[in-house]
Amino acid sequence: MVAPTVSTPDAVVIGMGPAGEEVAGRLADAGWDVVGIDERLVGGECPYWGCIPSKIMVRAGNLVTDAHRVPGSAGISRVQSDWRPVVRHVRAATDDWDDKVAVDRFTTRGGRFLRGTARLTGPNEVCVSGPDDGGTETLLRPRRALVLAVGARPSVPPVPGLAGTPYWTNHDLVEAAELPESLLVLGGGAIALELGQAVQRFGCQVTVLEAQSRLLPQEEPEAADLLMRVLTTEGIEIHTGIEAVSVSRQGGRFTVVCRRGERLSAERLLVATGRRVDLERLGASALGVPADARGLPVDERLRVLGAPGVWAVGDVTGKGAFTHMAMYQADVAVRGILGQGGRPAEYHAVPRVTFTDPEIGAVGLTEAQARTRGLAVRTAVADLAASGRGLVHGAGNDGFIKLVAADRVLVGATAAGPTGGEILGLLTLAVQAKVPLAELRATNWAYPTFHRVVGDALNAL
Ligand SMILES: Cc1cc2nc3c(=O)[nH]c(=O)nc-3n(C[C@H](O)[C@H](O)[C@H](O)COP(=O)(O)OP(=O)(O)OC[C@H]3O[C@@H](n4cnc5c(N)ncnc54)[C@H](O)[C@@H]3O)c2cc1C
Ligand SMILES: NC(=O)c1ccc[n+]([C@@H]2O[C@H](COP(=O)([O-])OP(=O)(O)OC[C@H]3O[C@@H](n4cnc5c(N)ncnc54)[C@H](O)[C@@H]3O)[C@@H](O)[C@H]2O)c1
Repeated sequence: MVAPTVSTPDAVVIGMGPAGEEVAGRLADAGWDVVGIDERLVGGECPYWGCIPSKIMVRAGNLVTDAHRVPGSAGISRVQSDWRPVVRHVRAATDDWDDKVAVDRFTTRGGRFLRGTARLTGPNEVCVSGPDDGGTETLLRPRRALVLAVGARPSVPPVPGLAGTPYWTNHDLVEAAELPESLLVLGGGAIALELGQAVQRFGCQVTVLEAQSRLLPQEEPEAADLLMRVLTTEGIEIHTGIEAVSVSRQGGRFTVVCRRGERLSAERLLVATGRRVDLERLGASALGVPADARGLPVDERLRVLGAPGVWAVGDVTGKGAFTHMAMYQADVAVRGILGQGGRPAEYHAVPRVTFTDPEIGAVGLTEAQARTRGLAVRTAVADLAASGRGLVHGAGNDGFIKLVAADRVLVGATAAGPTGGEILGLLTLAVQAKVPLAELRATNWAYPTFHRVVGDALNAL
């Protein structure tokens, strides 16, 4: 065994996804000696297996569906969908899963990059073992900051038989050169519905199995009802309140047997049952954090509780697994590390968009969450299809605006529709800035836009 190389840079950043890359790059910009470590690709989940490739697939599926909508609205269309251009687009966007550009971007800013797996071996000591370094390890003892940004990984449920099968996660689907003829999806959350709808639109028969009583259980029930209606109309088979009790694979087909006796079968099985933070693998016990914690506990400046000089950012904090959350937290942490002050992290207006068609954009509290907090809640729902813009839009105009108000401000909102994620912008600002309802009601919303339906919902509050 070769003795480890020891290094004492200013800062060490473990995990170079959106959160870590932002922190490491900005500390390097400030002239710090920064070592960024990643065992896979600089950029993390989002550009290579998450947001970007999945949205390329969603956009392609939306194009196919819009082309099908031409008859009855704008003439004749003959659509022959083809997955190959989608695969090419994904490969171009991910550089064929090569991060050279991202690594160069970081080192050009003055950072040092180490490819390898990092583990905490003390409250301020990181041991890195490289993929092909013949057993050599590097020990890093940062002098000014240790930043943990290791993200999360797919959470695979302990269904008997599942572990022994070649099930897919988002990585396998995103990297697949061809689509299967059929796909079972375990889970009815964001990954399941975005990817499931996209591939169904390219001719893959999709079956969704959601354990909870409705799709997107974290969001408003109206969103679940809308997606249930739209997705089943498109031919997706959806089972909710279902419990898989065994998984097997024979003759090139997966079979899932469920508690009530259903047997569902398909060529491939995608596991999309959430993501989990792996603190054991990171060695978080060196910081006094129990390995079974749901995330690294942080204060409003992203400092890990009870661990001076250590920050955590992104999915690993368990505050919302979104790229915009990773970037937001990274900004707060960098300002804290560099002593620049500014506002601490706030979580009352967290936006999220599920990029199905219709898109489900949501911010802040759902009605149920607001009621659980004991707020005196008022809600209103306005229909998008019945609006002037809905009439103009025609096919594909399904959607609604739901507002959740308390104490004369909005505490939450949902914008579902063809541009739900875009309308969400104004609602996010309203919730974030606690804009008085009176001010929102006095606003003149352009006609005929989808966002004007926010005005209808305000009038109905
Ligand atoms: C299919 C899919 C679609 C998504 N779509 C969206 C979307 O549209 N919008 C959105 O906002 N979010 C989306 N997300 C979520 C988004 O990708 C994540 O929230 C975001 O990537 C989190 O960034 P992060 O830096 O915290 O972690 P990650 O991106 O997971 O990066 C963590 C990095 O740490 C590295 N690492 C982990 N452990 C170690 C270790 N011990 N040693 C060295 N390196 C390590 C990993 O290799 C990885 O590169 C999607 C996710 C998925 C899976
Ligand atoms: N557009 C976006 O921003 C976007 C898109 C995809 C993913 N993401 C992020 O990635 C995270 C992971 O996505 P996801 O869809 O895997 O997780 P999710 O938490 O959104 O949904 C997982 C679903 O699986 C269900 N489930 C859990 N165990 C099950 C089982 N054994 N059988 C059937 N269903 C089961 C849950 O009830 C839940 O509805 C998301 O929470 C989100 O933060 C974001």
